[in-house]
Amino acid sequence: MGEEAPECFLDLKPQTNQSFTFIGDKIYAVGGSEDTTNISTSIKVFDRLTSTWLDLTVFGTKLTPSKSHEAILLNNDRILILETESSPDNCIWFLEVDTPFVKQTRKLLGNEVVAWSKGVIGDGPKPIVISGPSGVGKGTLIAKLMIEFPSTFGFSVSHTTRAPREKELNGVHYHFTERSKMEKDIQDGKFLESALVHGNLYGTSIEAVETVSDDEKRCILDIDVQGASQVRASSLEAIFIFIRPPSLEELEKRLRARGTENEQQIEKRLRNAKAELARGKSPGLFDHILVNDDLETCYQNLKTLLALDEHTNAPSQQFMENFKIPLSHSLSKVDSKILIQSPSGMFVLDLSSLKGGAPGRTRGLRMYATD
Ligand SMILES: Nc1ncnc2c1ncn2[C@@H]1O[C@H](COP(=O)(O)OP(=O)(O)OP(=O)(O)O)[C@@H](O)[C@H]1O
Ligand SMILES: Nc1nc2c(ncn2[C@@H]2O[C@H](COP(=O)(O)O)[C@@H](O)[C@H]2O)c(=O)[nH]1
Repeated sequence: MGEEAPECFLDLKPQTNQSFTFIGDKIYAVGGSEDTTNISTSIKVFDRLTSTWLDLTVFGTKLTPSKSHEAILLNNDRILILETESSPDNCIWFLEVDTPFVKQTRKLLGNEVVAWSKGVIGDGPKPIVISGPSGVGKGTLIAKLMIEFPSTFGFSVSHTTRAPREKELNGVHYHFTERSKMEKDIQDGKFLESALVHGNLYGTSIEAVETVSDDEKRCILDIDVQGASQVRASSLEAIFIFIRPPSLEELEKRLRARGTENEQQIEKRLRNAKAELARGKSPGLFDHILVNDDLETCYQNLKTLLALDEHTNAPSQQFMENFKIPLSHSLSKVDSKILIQSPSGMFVLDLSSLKGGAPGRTRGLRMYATD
């Protein structure tokens, strides 16, 4: 339901599969291509007050190209883009134009900002954030989960500016990176969180988390408390677990026995551990605190609480396999529901429980067939 181009657009060559959405003084132009088989993924914003195209920064996972699309304005802060003939996990997109994330980023950059977010049917399992001081056993516990449940859990591979340890592989344990490159990527909004930890920069890219979710696995993040509190403040709904050592003496023993840091680094990590243990008790930050004394007991406790928290709300596999918005269809919007009428029947896309959003995914969508 994109709108026709305004008069000031008449000097522009009309484009195939381009939608125009009017919000206040701005016009959002999505797509448009000379190639009739694919819309381009371009997005432009026209300011009607100054009659100019605005300088635009686009965040988020970019829309996939498709044959055609429909644009529907929601609450004046985001545009729903429905792609026809696309696979079910690729047909629902949101262009955020005035959501809290966009407002905040616009203020930070000082120019016009929009952000893409891919729509996900159902809630999906919540990612798990695991924090705790260096040497407490986070990596050991996560490795056990990944070995026992390889198709359930996926690890969010962080970026870091620290040097690789002997057996660490780039892209597996970390993305080892240059500081200037990482700082630029943080500035460009590619990171969900980042922090200076024990003298090096660490961060979780949006892509690291979404790669795991796109694989339909439950994402595990191993990050420090500063990162955990940034994720808590973000749109990512996660479960936050803090791992404590039985004592500082035992923590020191484990760090020394691991043998991956020199004396100076060990002392720095132990000094930081005291502050981290205090921050681990911050009200509202962590949902669960586990003490890693005996490894097996702690692992069993971790598994128990993960099973308790797990829930999904995805439609049946069969529904998802068969669902596609055909080229021939009609759309209407009733409250928070989008009704899609097609030769094969009527479908309802229920947007009443949206969660998350740019720069990650928009979850909580419900989709069902109706008579
Ligand atoms: N419950 C436990 N009892 C004894 N040793 C343990 C226990 N849990 C982990 N360890 C050992 O402690 C050392 C540190 O564990 P690990 O590397 O998993 O810590 P970490 O929290 O991931 O540290 P970092 O934050 O620095 O990455 C390892 O040598 C590991 O084998
Ligand atoms: N805020 C973040 N902290 C991270 C991330 N990845 C790892 N970490 C934390 O850093 C320390 C040290 O790790 P090490 O591998 O050098 O021993 C540890 O507490 C990790 O949890 C991240 O992406 N963001």
